Amino acid sequence: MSLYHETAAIVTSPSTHGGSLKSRIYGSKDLKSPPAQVYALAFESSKWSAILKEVVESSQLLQKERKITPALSILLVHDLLLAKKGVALPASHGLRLAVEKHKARLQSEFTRARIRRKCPTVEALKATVDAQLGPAHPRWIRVNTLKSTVDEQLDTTFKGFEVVPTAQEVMASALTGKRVLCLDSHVPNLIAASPGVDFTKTEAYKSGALILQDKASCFPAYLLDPRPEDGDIIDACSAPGNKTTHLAGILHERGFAPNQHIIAFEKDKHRAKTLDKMIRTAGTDKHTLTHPGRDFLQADPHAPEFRAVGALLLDPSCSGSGIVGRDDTPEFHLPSTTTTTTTPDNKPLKRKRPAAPTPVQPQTIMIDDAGTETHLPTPQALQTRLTALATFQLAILLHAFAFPAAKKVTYSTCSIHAVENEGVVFAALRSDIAKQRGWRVLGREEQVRGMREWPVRGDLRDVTERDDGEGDKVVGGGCVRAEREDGRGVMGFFVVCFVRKGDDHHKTDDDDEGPFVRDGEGRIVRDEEGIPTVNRTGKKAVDLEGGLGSSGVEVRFGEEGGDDDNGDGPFKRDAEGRIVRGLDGMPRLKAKRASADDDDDQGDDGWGGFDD
Ligand SMILES: C[S@@+](CC[C@H](N)C(=O)[O-])C[C@H]1O[C@@H](n2cnc3c(N)ncnc32)[C@H](O)[C@@H]1O
Repeated sequence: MSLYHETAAIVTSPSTHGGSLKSRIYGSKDLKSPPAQVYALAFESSKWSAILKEVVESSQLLQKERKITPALSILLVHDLLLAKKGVALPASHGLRLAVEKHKARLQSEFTRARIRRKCPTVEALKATVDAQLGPAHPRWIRVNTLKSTVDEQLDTTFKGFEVVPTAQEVMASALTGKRVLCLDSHVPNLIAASPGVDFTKTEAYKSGALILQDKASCFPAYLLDPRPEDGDIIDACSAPGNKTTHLAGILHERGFAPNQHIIAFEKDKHRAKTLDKMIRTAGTDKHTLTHPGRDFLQADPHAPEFRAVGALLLDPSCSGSGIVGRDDTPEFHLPSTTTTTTTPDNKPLKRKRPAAPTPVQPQTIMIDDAGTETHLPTPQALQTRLTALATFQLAILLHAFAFPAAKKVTYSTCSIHAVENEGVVFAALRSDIAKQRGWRVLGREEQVRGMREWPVRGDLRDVTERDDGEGDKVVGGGCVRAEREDGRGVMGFFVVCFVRKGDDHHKTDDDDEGPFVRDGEGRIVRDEEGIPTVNRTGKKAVDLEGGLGSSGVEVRFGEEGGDDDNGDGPFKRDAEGRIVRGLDGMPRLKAKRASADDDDDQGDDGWGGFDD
């Protein structure tokens, strides 16, 4: 069967058979033609089919060529008039001959259709057709600070791009074909570039200096606001690694603390290989401890390896309902088969062909992490699936709440459904562990600047179990949403940050910089021995020369005002409740064999408190 017959069968198959256009093509075992070619022909022809339907009908192609079906007519006329190489069949093939015979007539009907739409050129008509697909999303590109800088990329990869002030102007460039970009005003090191440009061929992309990542997908790592003093950071559901590498990029700019790591879990071994490749390409492998094939829910929060985990990023599997560009194939319009023609004596004759198959209808599709789509035929089926996902997502969140030294946790999904988002947040806040450990939602006013200024917040309309009090408003304001159709050019997304009581480094703008003196770029300033200086007192954090108790030295552990000294921290204490420290001033961990004067034990597990 030819490419055209196979594609015609796909575009006219009933909508109940197997999900979106892409999944039906890539999931088909019977295709002889390359799936990518079938998809491109089906997608492009669908896009043009409203116009081509007019062309076919007014040229009476179907009446003149009986072996061409309505679906074949759209596909063949598309390639004849719009494909660079014309009809992809041998010159002597019957179908090709049948359509090429009518080229002049088809071409003139196409020109009429263009003029009816007031388009002076085919290019202008193309732009109109593309615009009907909905607003084009910008190409969101994150500059990986481990490998490059925004300035360097503007001078190289983006040389020749015009810098415009807003993402809306970047989206509008889809119609003009201009190459423009804008520097995002919410997420640092993020660029929005013209939609049509393919960056995957650039050296910067191949070397890991540029990472293609939707703006909303950059929110979790930025909102978590990882800092050297946070200790280790867990990324619980990491593949393919966009957020893992983003965490590393932020920490690289701030200066990783000695022995500070990102601990990346990924349950799926196959996807863990993709993660591995991504962190190596991005140059973050030396800062990342990966756990390929390891289930985060099976990790013991009290295990020594997680003792220093101060922050967790949770981006678990979800319905994928916010993802852009997977199930938005335009409708395939078929030309009418009923027409008025004439008998030999010039009397009008009505001819009828069998009714055309029903065009493919949009349907509810759920996309898993691997991109596999499941067709959910009824609202009940959708509800059942969402409830199962929300149960799993809540389990991940409550598990994260149990890590002893954890002070902040972000939870995110690329779902638009409240049951997976605000619903999980309220259920988590009602949990025993949240109440016992004092977990709360980080309010909007406490968030990093870009997230505080992002206007789209939580949507509580579909959350049933809440009391509508002031507290709920704070939670709603703390939740961050992104809407895929609101003109901001982002995917549908949700993120929230939980913090524990006593975690006060988020509280004021002064504290935004953390407890240590930083330079203009936010990096901790250290002396030649690598020792930072405490912001408020101006004293060195630890004086290795002078030893414990020398004047002018302040020994600090954990976050300023944190609750490590309040009874439930991970450190060993003496009979009077004071933290036991070694000669170097570092506190001793509870689970360790060592005593305060057993200096050697500092290196046993590579962590002796927050030494940065
Ligand atoms: C939405 S994707 C994560 C995307 C990733 N954070 C990124 O930005 O590139 C969810 C991932 O979590 C993994 N996953 C699901 N359940 C998990 C679990 N219990 N432990 C570890 N990984 C899990 C899935 O295999 C999938 O790769």
